[in-house]
Amino acid sequence: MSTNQDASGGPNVRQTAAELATGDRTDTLLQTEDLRKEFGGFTATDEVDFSVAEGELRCLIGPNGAGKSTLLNLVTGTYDASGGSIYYDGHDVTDLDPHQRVRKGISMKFQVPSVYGDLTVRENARLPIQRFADGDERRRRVDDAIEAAGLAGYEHVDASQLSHGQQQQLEIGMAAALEPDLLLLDEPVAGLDVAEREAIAERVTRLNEAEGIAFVVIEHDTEFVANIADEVTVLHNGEIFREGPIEAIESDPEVQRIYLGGEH
Ligand SMILES: Nc1ncnc2c1ncn2[C@@H]1O[C@H](COP(=O)(O)OP(=O)(O)OP(=O)(O)O)[C@@H](O)[C@H]1O
Repeated sequence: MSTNQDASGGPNVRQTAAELATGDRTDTLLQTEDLRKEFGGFTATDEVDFSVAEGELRCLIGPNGAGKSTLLNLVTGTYDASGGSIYYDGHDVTDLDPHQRVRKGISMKFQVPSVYGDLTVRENARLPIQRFADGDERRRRVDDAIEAAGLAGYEHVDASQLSHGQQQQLEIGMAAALEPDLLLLDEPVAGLDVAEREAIAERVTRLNEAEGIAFVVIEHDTEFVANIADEVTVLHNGEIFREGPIEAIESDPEVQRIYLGGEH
């Protein structure tokens, strides 16, 4: 069983599947129910009830192998669920293909940068929306993507000439160009220095506050988490271990034991 608790001590209000299935617009954007993924005989996520509100910025933390990437890959449809359901904006999306989920507003930036080094920043920024927009609309969205990436002035620079941090910024801009309601980021500041981390934090908070995009960010760096997150979910052994504000999570002795300065 999941030991899902609210570390703030307050009620953990969730909507039922029936409420979500009505299709009424609610302030819950994403909800998983009893979500499970097995690889062979190994259970990577189990009975996960994970929810994200509209416009929320939530971080996902936990030890290596806790199931964080698996959970995001289930939400995007990269992995098929072995059991349970995924509701997005009030609709059951469990059986939708990844591209159908993108059209519904779910976008993801993966851990490894996947920009094309021999294309310019502008050419890269155009790639994700090629099939979705043309003419003036495409130009506007490419401009917005470059602005969202914080790379104005770098339009005609080959991506291979950018720093690793700038490449991550470009990818966030490219994911934002799809104009998602939910953007999933898998370790966006791994391997970056302090200044680069701050640049990414600025991009993420700006998109969250100015565009209202909800985020789920997998991150090990608790300073970065504290800098950007409203709420934190801790995964452990494929289950939700704790949820709550970062201050409550950081001071929780059980979280410290399994993760912060502990086994991790
Ligand atoms: N495609 C796969 N095939 C087999 N096992 C997998 C696969 N993907 C993940 N796993 C296993 O599922 C478990 C959870 O992996 P996952 O990558 O989701 O963890 P994580 O919390 O993201 O870890 P990390 O912080 O190290 O990235 C691990 O034991 C991993 O080996």
